[in-house]
Amino acid sequence: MMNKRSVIGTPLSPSATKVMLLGSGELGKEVIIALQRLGVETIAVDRYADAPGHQVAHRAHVINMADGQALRALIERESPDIIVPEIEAIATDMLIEIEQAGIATVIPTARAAKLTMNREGIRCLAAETLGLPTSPYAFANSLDELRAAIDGKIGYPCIVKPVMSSSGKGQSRIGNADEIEAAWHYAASGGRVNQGRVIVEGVIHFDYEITQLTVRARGADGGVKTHFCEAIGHVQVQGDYVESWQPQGMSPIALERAREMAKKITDDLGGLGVFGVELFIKGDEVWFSEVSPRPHDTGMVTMCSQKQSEFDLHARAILGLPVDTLLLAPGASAVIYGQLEAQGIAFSGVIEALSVPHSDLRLFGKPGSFQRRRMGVALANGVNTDEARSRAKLAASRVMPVKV
Ligand SMILES: Nc1ncnc2c1ncn2[C@@H]1O[C@H](COP(=O)(O)OP(=O)(O)OP(=O)(O)O)[C@@H](O)[C@H]1O
Ligand SMILES: NCC(=O)N[C@@H]1O[C@H](COP(=O)([O-])[O-])[C@@H](O)[C@H]1O
Ligand SMILES: [Mg+2]
Repeated sequence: MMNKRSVIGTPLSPSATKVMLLGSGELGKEVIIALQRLGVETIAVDRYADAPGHQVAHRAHVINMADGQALRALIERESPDIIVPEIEAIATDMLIEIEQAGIATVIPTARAAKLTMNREGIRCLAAETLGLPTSPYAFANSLDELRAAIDGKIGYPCIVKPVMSSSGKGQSRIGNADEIEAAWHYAASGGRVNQGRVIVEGVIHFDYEITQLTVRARGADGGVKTHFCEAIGHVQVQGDYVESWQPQGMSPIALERAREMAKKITDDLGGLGVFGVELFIKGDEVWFSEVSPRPHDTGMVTMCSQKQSEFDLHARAILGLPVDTLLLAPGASAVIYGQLEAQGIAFSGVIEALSVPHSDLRLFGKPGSFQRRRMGVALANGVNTDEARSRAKLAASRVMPVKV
């Protein structure tokens, strides 16, 4: 019998190479498309029907991915070769069992999925075990503990976040003691899984922030090698990215430190695939913020700026194939929000948006829209990132969500 991991089979046949995505939003959708192009059989899983990735995969399933038993039953039924966590809120203890039992390979590893699902796991690893510089931080289980942590250690301004959340959900920046109670309640309601536990971080007054996309992939000799993409700069509003661009200019020392930190944390997490290492930069100083063991939302810009997008890179790396992080041209992305609350909305202004020179569009096809739900992204190239950014923003501003 052939070693199944060294070949790619035919989808929907006994030889198929099967990959299951746990989470099938806009990022998973693009990973699935990249895998499909390589002849991989794809299985998309999410918490609701008709998620973006469901619409392009060979099969789609709706389950509560935080329910370990339901997750295991589906994995046993589908028997994927590779499992790709695409969101944080998954029963990661079950992924550890699946990995230990040799049922499937978890990307990058089940331990990485578990550590990064919870801000406490990854922050303690980065700051305490690996000694990476981070913002000052403390954890709290109650409003009183939160007050004590801020008064005794962190000070103002500070940022309160649920330990389990992403895209800024449940996150508030506070400037004085009167705002603590509202931040506590907002965190408790905004987490993807309500843990009743928060992290409070001192604010880093950075010049700019970046995502250092880092790829662990096999080289020709079979060994794992680390590859870096050009730095991605981005702007966040209420903890959610609204604009990103590549490359972000950095001082040589800051770039070297950023990559050293990215290497240290991704070496520890291990496995194969793309990681989005989030870093804050001030002059030559660099702080580690967090890391996604998967493609990053700010990395959507690579769909227009790189030869292989972060999704192509993830697909190749997890299959054990070689990768190329070459930048082709300066690029930018700008987010299109739902802006209205309705099911099955339409988008007007697409002709006008795509009339912007060197622009492109991704509409994710999410079945339901709400004010701050990310529904699409405009992409654009330019002679430099300033030009790319203004084109991407112009294209995004021309797309208007409408009720039909
Ligand atoms: N300690 C901090 N100092 C300064 N800015 C911060 C700090 N923590 C968070 N921010 C700002 O808020 C943004 C979102 O924070 P963070 O990445 O922790 O949230 P998240 O919910 O995990 O978002 P995502 O899932 O999109 O990465 C950061 O990119 C940064 O702009
Ligand atoms: N910062 C993480 C991130 O951007 N994740 C992306 O957003 C989707 C959830 O969107 P939704 O909340 O609109 O369903 C996730 O499935 C993933 O693709
Ligand atoms: Mg982040």
